[in-house]
This record gives sequence, structure tokens and C-alpha cells, in this order.
Amino acid sequence: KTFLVLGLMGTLSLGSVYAQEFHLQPTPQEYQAGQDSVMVPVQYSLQAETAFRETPAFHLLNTLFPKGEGKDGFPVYVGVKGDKSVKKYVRRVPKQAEGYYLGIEKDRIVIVGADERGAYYGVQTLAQLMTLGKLPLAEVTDYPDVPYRGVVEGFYGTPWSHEARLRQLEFYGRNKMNVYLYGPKDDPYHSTPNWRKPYPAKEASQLKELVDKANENGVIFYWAIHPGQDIKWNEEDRDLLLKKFESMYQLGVRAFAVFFDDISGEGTKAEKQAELLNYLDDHFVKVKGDVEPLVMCPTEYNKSWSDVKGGYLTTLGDKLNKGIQIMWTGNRVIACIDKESMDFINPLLKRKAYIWWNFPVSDYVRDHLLMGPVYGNGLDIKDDMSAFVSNPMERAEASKIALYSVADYAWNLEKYDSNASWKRAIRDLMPNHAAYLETFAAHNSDLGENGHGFRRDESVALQPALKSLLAAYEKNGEMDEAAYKQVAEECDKIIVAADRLLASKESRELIEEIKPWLMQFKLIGEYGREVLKMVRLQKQGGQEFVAVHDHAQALQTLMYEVDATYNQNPYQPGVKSGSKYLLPTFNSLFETSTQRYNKAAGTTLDSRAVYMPYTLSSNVKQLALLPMRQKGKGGNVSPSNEVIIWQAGGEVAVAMDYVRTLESLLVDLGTQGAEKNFRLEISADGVNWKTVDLRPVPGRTLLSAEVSGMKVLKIRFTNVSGSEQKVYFKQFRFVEQ
Ligand SMILES: CC1=[NH+][C@H]2[C@@H](O1)O[C@H](CO)[C@@H](O)[C@@H]2O
Repeated sequence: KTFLVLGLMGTLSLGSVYAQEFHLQPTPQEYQAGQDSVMVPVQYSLQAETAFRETPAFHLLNTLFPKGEGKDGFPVYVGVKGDKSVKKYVRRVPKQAEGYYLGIEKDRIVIVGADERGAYYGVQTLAQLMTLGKLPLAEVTDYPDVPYRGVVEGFYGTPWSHEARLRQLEFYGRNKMNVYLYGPKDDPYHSTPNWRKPYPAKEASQLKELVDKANENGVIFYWAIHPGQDIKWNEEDRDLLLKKFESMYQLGVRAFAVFFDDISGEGTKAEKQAELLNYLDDHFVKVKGDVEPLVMCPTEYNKSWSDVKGGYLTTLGDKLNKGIQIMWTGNRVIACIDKESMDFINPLLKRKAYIWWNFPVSDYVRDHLLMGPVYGNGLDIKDDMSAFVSNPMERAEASKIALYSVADYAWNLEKYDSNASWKRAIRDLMPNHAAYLETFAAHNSDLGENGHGFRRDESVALQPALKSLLAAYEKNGEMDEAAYKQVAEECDKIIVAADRLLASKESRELIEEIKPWLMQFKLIGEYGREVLKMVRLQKQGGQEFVAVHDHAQALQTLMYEVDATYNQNPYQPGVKSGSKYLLPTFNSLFETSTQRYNKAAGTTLDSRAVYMPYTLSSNVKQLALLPMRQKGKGGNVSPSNEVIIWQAGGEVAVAMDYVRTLESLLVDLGTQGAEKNFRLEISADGVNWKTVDLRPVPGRTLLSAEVSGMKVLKIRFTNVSGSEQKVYFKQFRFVEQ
């Protein structure tokens, strides 16, 4: 039970305010603070075995006191169960691994770990209490629910930088996370083609530095290999893999993993995978004697991909040496973990699954940031999993909001409170801008439509006002004044928050990561402000509506430009913000108010809310209504599944809002030889046309146009065969430079 009697007397004027919000992270199993406190000592005298001085706990302790260690300092008794120096307290120490007892008394501080890492965690907790300005007379009896807690850097996309990883490892130490698994999919020495090769000198020395940093912070650095796509099940590859592990061992790595996820072919065979892992276990791990248990990620790593009757999972469960950990992402690739998930997998694996939780990873929704609370995992499964590690975003600093709460959850499941933890995570990340970061994070948490169907809540506090404002106005043109006021105030908060964060001196690495989203966020706040004015003016019928409408459209264009300029990756390019409720609501209000104004004033103001720089026109009936899609820095005409009856001379044209420069253009009519019957033309002024070559892509019906560098205002594609053509309209897509 955690009860925080914080009746710390007036002496803690500043502290007592802060103390009200004070909360140890992660939430301890048991924390009892009395009425009294002692001054934070400026010096300490160490009462410990000499061996203690070699441990990370000592190095951390030694940084906590301004005047360091001295024989007249405040006595600090610290050690692990069995040490003479702390014998008196041994009964207070929890039996769980990594547990600790921390006692703050009038004349001493006592820290006893169940083991070395427990002592380190006791010092981390002391460090947090010392920020209170005075040390409460307190007792903390604490231990983790889940044995392994931390992060697997296992995402697709730009691997974290060396500096980002160093910062992460300190963060893990502070949050009592004890594992970091290095496995970035796009590191060529982790995966195919170079998993067989040792790292080049620079990368090798950086990895050594990471291992040292991890050790300092009580973190087990797991190096993972991802050989499955091209591994041969023979002695040569097995020995090459062993040699690679040996080269990593020479760099200081003492924990190893083998990932077989996202592969096809020979490498997916369970018997072979088990044979290899057992070989490594018997001939490397057990031989070295100072290496952590092996971890493996199976090819069938989630229930929706598993075929229990096929026997893949049961083969691993039956054949893998008992000490080897097997990872699991839950019922689907992206899924929250609950009791039912664990009851499915553990019997098959014949061990507690090592949870690889795919959140806040965003490599399948790269235009979104996942800054919301960590919620949806069961609070009743602490005894069902051997680990809970999070696969984060490629934006390391932005991932810390979720990672803070993952640490909180995995340490003490029953006491976990997702919303309270989320607020603390934000304050921990930006103490001086917490309110602004919370405003931003609240509206940047959902993923948008995605292939995994995984969604998150967003704009939770504002949702009701957004909904009732929209409903009142759209259904019967009424104004819900209370909702209007709340949304208007939120727009002001959004604009201020974006500016303050963009200009902040604090956490520059975070701001640089999320800058495009902050820019987009500000534009959304300004857009919302204008749209609210439009709604008000439309009801009054004032002429000023037009000017405000045009300003709102200008903001739509600026939002489009941000989306088309930044984060242009080949998967989900662009910058989406407030995409679940905030922006859709503003867009609906924009469209409805403009349509209503047009009707009343007989005007033809453009009521399309989502800025679209490209306009389709066609005299081919079945093409005329196909929507244009803007995607990243380019556009495409939505394909049609029908057979198109394309009359002789029929054409499809795309007009740009202003002259742009093309990089590439692809057309696919689903029939060979289409380039003989159709002509592609480009115009930079809408008057003069130039025919462009259409090159068939070998073996496909795809035609590629040589347009790189061409200025374009209009594109035209015409049936010049002189007769009707029956073709498909599978692709018409261009990319700008
Ligand atoms: C175990 C596993 N392997 C893949 C898969 O989960 O999906 C993740 C999210 O796309 C991706 O980052 C990861 O590399």
C-alpha cells in the first residue's frame, strides 16, 4: 500500500506545495513518510563494504551531496543483503529481485538492496526525495512487479542517434528500467546483409560507450541480431553468428537476443530456430558464465499471425532451453496486453512470455506523433510476464512520455494510474513548460487510419465541446455558447503553447524532433480561431465573413505546405496533428458555414476545407468524379476497379494551383501497349503543350513518364488511337521535386 502522509510542517513552505504533487517514480510498492523531516545533508559519510565503491549505486550516491563524502558527513548505511554494514536492517529488505529498503531517520540514511541493482534503485529513490528540499523521515519498501522492464529499439526507420541513446540510458536508470534491447531494423549490422560482419571501428566504439553507459545506469544492454532473412541452417552461418556475438562480447556486451520477426523463407523454421538458440545457449551463454539469459523474438510473434495447429509456437515452447526468453506482441502486431492474451500464449511457450509492446512505435503511421497516455494493458497480469518492454518512436525524446509510464506500469501494475502518470511524464520531460506540452500532447495522440487498426484517444477533455458545438450548428444552425467559449479558449491555448514550445530553451532535442508538428499545431489553433469567427459571422450574415473565410483558406494552404514539406518519408509522409477530432471539427464548421453563407448571399466561396492543390477534370464519364488525393509531395487520382470505356479523344487532366516542378509520373492502364494509344502532355502555362515520352516498365503494364524537372501547370492524358479503348485506370500518380 502506498500512503503518503505528507503533513510536512510549515518548514517546507515551497516544498510543501511541491510535496502535495510529489510522487515517487515509478510508484513504489510501499512508501510511508512521517510528519518530520531533516535538512538535506551537504555531505555524507559512507558506511558500506569497500566493494560497494565499485558499484553504480555508489557512483550515483556520490553525486547527490554537494560536498560529497567526508568522515563528519551524515551517515549513509548502504549495501546489499548479507553485508555486515546493514545487517541490522536485513529483515526490512523485500525478497523480490531488485527490491530495496530505504529508511530516512533523524541521524542516518539506510539503503539495503536485495541485490546490487536493488541498492542502485534505493539510491535513485533517495535522489528523488532529495529534490524535495528537505528529507522526509520516511521508509520505502519497494520492488518491481515485472522482472525485466525497458525498451526494445526495434522499429523501422531512422535508428536513434548515439547521443539520443546515451540520454535514453540515463532516463532508464532514473525510471528503474533495467533492459535496453538494441535492434534497430535499419542498422545493416544488426540485420541483413551485414549481420555476419563485425561493426566498423566507429560504430564499435559507440556501442562500447553505450554498454558502459548502460552499466552505469543499472541497465542490461542487450545486443540483438536479426539474421533470419538470409541465414543458412549450416555450421558456417552458425559459427559466423557465434563469432559476431563474440565480437560484441569483446565490446562489453553481456546480453544477447536473436530476432526472427518479419522474415520469410528458410529462416522461419521453428526447429531450426530452436536448434540455433539452444546451441548459442550451450556453447556461448553457458560457457561465458557472465551473460544474461538469451532472448528471442519468434516469427509468429502475435496471435493473429499464429497457427497453433501448425506447431510453430509449441515447437519453440517444447524445444527451447528453459532459460531462453520468448517475446510476444499480444493478440495482434499492435495490441494492448491483457489476461486473456497471456492465458493464450504462456501455455504454448511453456514459460512466461517476454512482452514486446508495440507502443509508442509509429513506423506504420510516420506522419503522427503518439504523445498520449499509456493505457489499455491489464493491471492483473504482473505474474504472467517475464518482461514488459516498449518499442518506441524513432523520435527518441518524444517517446519519453510513453516510456515514463511504461516504467511506472511495469514496476507496480496495481497502483498504475494512466492519466496521472501521463501528467507526471510530461512534467518530468519539460518541468518549465509542462502545461504547454500537455496541451500539445493531448491533441497529438491518435494514429489516424492505419493498417493495424490500432487507435488511441485524442483531445479527450475538449471532445464533448467539439461535438456539441458541431451538432448544434450543423443540425439546426444553433450556437452552443458554452461549447463555443471552451473551444475558443482552447484555440488560444494551442497558439500560445505552440509558440512557447517552439521558442523554449528547455529540452531543445525534443523541440527539434517535434518542430514540424508544433508548426502544424499552431496553424490548427489559428485555423480554429478563424473558423469560429466564420460560424459567428455566418449567423449574423455580415460581409466580413468573406475576409475571414479567405484567411481560413490561407491557413489551410499553410497547413498543406507543412504537410507536404516536412517528414517526407516514403511510407506515411507529412505532418498530421489534431487529426481525430480537432481538425475534422474545424473543417466541418468551415464547410457548413461557407455553404450556408453562399446560399444566403448568393456567393460561390470555395467550401472545400482540406486544401487540395490539384484539380481533376475529364470528359470520360467513369473518370470525371474520381477524387484527387494529395500524398506527401505529390498527388494521385484514386484508382478505379472498373473497366473504363474510354472514347476516342477522351481525356483526363490535372490542373495545379500554381506552377510546380515534377519529379516523376506513373500511369497504369492495366494493359500492355497502352503507350501506343494514349498521349501524355504537359503544359507550364495551360496554353502551350508538350508531348512527353511514356516508357513501359519491363514486364509490367506500368508506364513511366520522363518529366523530371519539368515545370507544370496542367497535365493532359488523351486517347489518340482514333477508337474507343477498354482499359483499367489502376494508377495515375505524380511526385513533385
Ligand atoms: C515484433 C515486431 N517486429 C516488428 C513488428 O513487431 O511491428 C513493429 C511495428 O511496426 C515493428 O517496429 C517491429 O520491427
